[in-house]
Amino acid sequence: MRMRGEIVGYKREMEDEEEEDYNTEEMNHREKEMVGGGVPQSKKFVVVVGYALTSKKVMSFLQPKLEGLARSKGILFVAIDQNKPLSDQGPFDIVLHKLSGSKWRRNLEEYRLTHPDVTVLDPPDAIQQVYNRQYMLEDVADLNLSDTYEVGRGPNAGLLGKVGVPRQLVIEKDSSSIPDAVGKAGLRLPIVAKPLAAKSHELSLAYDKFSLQMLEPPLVLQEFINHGGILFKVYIVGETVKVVRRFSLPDVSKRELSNNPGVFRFPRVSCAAASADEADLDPCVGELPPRPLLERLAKELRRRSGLRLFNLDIIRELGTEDRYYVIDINYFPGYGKMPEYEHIFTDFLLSLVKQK
Ligand SMILES: O=P(O)(O)O[C@@H]1[C@@H](OP(=O)(O)O)[C@H](OP(=O)(O)O)[C@H](O)[C@H](OP(=O)(O)O)[C@H]1OP(=O)(O)O
Ligand SMILES: Nc1ncnc2c1ncn2[C@@H]1O[C@H](COP(=O)(O)OP(=O)(O)O)[C@@H](O)[C@H]1O
Ligand SMILES: [Mg+2]
Ligand SMILES: [Mg+2]
Repeated sequence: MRMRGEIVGYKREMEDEEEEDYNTEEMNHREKEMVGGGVPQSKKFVVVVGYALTSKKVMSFLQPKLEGLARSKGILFVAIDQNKPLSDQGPFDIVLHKLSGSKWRRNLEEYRLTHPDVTVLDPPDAIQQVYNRQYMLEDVADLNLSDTYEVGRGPNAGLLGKVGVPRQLVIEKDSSSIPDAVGKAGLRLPIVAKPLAAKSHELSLAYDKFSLQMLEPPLVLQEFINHGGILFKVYIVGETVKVVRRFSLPDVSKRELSNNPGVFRFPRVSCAAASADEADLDPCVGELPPRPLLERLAKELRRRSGLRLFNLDIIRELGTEDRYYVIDINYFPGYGKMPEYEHIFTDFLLSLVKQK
């Protein structure tokens, strides 16, 4: 948190808007709470959030409504120039980032080491784990959410359900080894093949193990789970959890499986998937996973992964009430599609500064 007037480079802009943006009861209350460890002070504050995002992300995330609400809460978003040392920019309270490239990563690492007081969302090492599909789901697999049991009493009580990951196999190279490897691992068909790098989104669905030889490693081969063609997108922003429904790949029947050997390629399934929140769905397919289950899962994953900004793609196995699979984890996903993200995100940013 910085006092107004200390912000090198932003001072004039803030002074111009002083009365309009900051003269509210709520702000005065918060200033007193935040400045000097609870000692009432009269000076204004502003939280400076530096962002290093692609232009696509800026368009979808940094929408005028978010920026407007942020300003009214004393949060200022400032673009970072990734080609200049981060230490020469700011000062920032928080750095939000989703950029690739080794030069940028070095810039960010150096900055983190020299600016321990700045909250970098999220730690680069934690992000790397979910950028590789070999390790992405490891924390979920390690969780002991594999048994159905009751949680708590009163309004929180509820059946949790089982959460796991589909059985999977990593193929580093040599596609000719695939049929053997699939046989040895006992992976059941159909099989989804995904690029090891999570930023690549082409997906293939194979109905027989020999066709998989046509694909180019490195790959993750995963058992395809029938789930009624609906997936649950669970967005996490710090401690807040929001879930929406999306259309997903349709089920594959035994008949289809035996009559259609081959591999079907999908250039980008998930991105094209429409919201299914308004669709008239069979309740066994459309019913949202129990809230206590999602809260618990999000909390555990936050703790294990060190990430605060991510989403999970979760499916429920067709014909079961409580068997869930996490199939994908995305760092800093498209929050623009999350209901009420403006309020949730700005409150989250303020909570980070308060914690300090
Ligand atoms: O662009 P959007 O809004 O569809 O967001 C993408 C995410 O969609 P979602 O929010 O889950 O619907 C998307 O999620 P999926 O992998 O499609 O489930 C990714 O997180 C994608 O990032 P990247 O290309 O993997 O770096 C995200 O792309 P970036 O916005 O980060 O480029
Ligand atoms: N194991 C699986 N079982 C059933 N459907 C799957 C499975 N894995 C992926 N899918 C389907 O493929 C889509 C894309 O896979 P996903 O792992 O989410 O990759 P991406 O990172 O490209 O979104 C999912 O949204 C879902 O519709
Ligand atoms: Mg996905
Ligand atoms: Mg993904």
